[in-house]
Amino acid sequence: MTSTENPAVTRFRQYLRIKTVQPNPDYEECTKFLLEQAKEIGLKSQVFEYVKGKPIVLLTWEGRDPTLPAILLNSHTDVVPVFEEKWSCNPFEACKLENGDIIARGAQDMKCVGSSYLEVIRCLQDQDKQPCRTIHLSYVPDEEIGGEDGMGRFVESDDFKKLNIGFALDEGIANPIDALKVFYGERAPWWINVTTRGNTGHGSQLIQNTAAVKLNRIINKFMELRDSQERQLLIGKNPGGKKYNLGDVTSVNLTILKTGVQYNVIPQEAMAGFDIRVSPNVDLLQFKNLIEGYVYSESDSTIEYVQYFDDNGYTPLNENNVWWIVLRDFCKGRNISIEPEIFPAATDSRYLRKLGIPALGISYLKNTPILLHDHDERINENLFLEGIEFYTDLIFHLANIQDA
Ligand SMILES: CSCC[C@H](NC(C)=O)C(=O)O
Ligand SMILES: [Zn+2]
Ligand SMILES: [Zn+2]
Repeated sequence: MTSTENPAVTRFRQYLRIKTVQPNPDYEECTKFLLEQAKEIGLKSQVFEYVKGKPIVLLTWEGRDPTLPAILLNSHTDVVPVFEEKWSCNPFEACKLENGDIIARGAQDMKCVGSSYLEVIRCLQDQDKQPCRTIHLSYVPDEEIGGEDGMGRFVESDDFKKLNIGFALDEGIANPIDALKVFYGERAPWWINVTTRGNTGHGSQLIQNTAAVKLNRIINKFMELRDSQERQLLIGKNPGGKKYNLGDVTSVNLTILKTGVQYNVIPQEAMAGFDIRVSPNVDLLQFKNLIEGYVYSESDSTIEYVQYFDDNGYTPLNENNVWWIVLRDFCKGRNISIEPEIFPAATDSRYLRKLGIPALGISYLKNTPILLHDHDERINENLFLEGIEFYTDLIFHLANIQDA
C-alpha cells in the first residue's frame, strides 16, 4: 500500500523539478512557481529585475508591528550543473527512494531551505500565529556564479532599503553528525590572475627573466603562504585554545595555469589563476599589499582581480546579539547541538553583513552527508519535515523579539 505524501514534500519536489541550473537557469518557470505559492498562501509578492532575465522574487507577510525592523529569509534559486551520467536517477526528477531520500540537484543547496520558508508561513498561518515583525522571503538568482546580479544588486536598491531588515537567515551546509552548523561569517572570495612577461627566444637557451621563471618565483611565494595556512589548520590553535576550522584560515589555491605556444619557443607571457579565500581574522588591506608585493617584485608583472569582495566582517556571536542569543537558547531548549563556524566558501550573506545586517546561515541538514555540488545530492523527507517544524518555531521566536 502506498502512503500519501505530505503536501509539503510534494511542493518541495515540484520546486526541485524546475531546472534553475547554471549556466541557463529557468528563472521564468521558477518565478511562476513562487508567485503561485505566494498566491495560495496569501503573501504579497514583488518581482525586481535589476538585470534582465534575473528576477528577485520577494514575498512578504506583514507583522503585527510593521514599524519594527523586519526578518529576511533568504535563499538562492539557482543550482550548480550536474554530471548526469554519475547520478543514480535524473537530477531534475526529484525521485524518492523507499527510505524517503529525495535525490535532486538543489535538494541540499538550497531548495530545501527555500521550500521550508514557504512551509513555515503556511504553518504559522494555520496556527493563527502572526508574529510582530514583518517577514520577507527573498528568492535570489545567480548565487552560484557570484551573486553580483542577484543579491549584489538587490542590496544596493531602494526597494531593499525600504524593507528595513534587522536580521537575516540564509544557507548553511549539511553536517554528517547530530548537530547543526551555524555560519556567522564567511571568507572574502578573491579570484586573481597573475600575469608575467619576459624575454623570449629559442627553447634550447638559458635566457634570463623569462615569463615562466618570473611566474614560478611568484607562485612559490603564494605556495609558502598556502603552506603556512595549511600548518595552522592542521596543528594550530586559535587564541581561545581551540583548533582552527577551515573558515578560520586563509586558503590559497593555484587553479589555472596558462602559457606556451611551442616546445622550442620561450613564451613571452604566462598566467596563473588563484582562488583565495581571506579569513575574517585577516586585515584585507594588509593582505592585499602582501600579495601585490609578491607580484610586483617581478618586473612587467600584473595582477587582475576577477572576483573581489572588500569586506570580511562577521556577525559577532556575543551577548549583545539578541538574534544569536534567541537562536542559541532555542536550540538548547530543543536539545539540538550547534556548531558556530565561518563558512569556508561564499554565500549571499556577505552582501548583507557588509551593510551591517546580522546574518546567520543554517540549513537543517544534520546527520546528513555533505552533498552540495556533488552527484546524487539528497535529503531525507523526514528530515525535511523535521526542518519545517524547527524553522517554524525558530522563526516565530525571532520574529517576536521586541527589542533589537
Ligand atoms: C565567489 S562567488 C562563488 C560562490 C561559491 N559559493 C559556494 C557556496 O560554493 C563559491 O564560494 O565558490
Ligand atoms: Zn548555496
Ligand atoms: Zn552552491
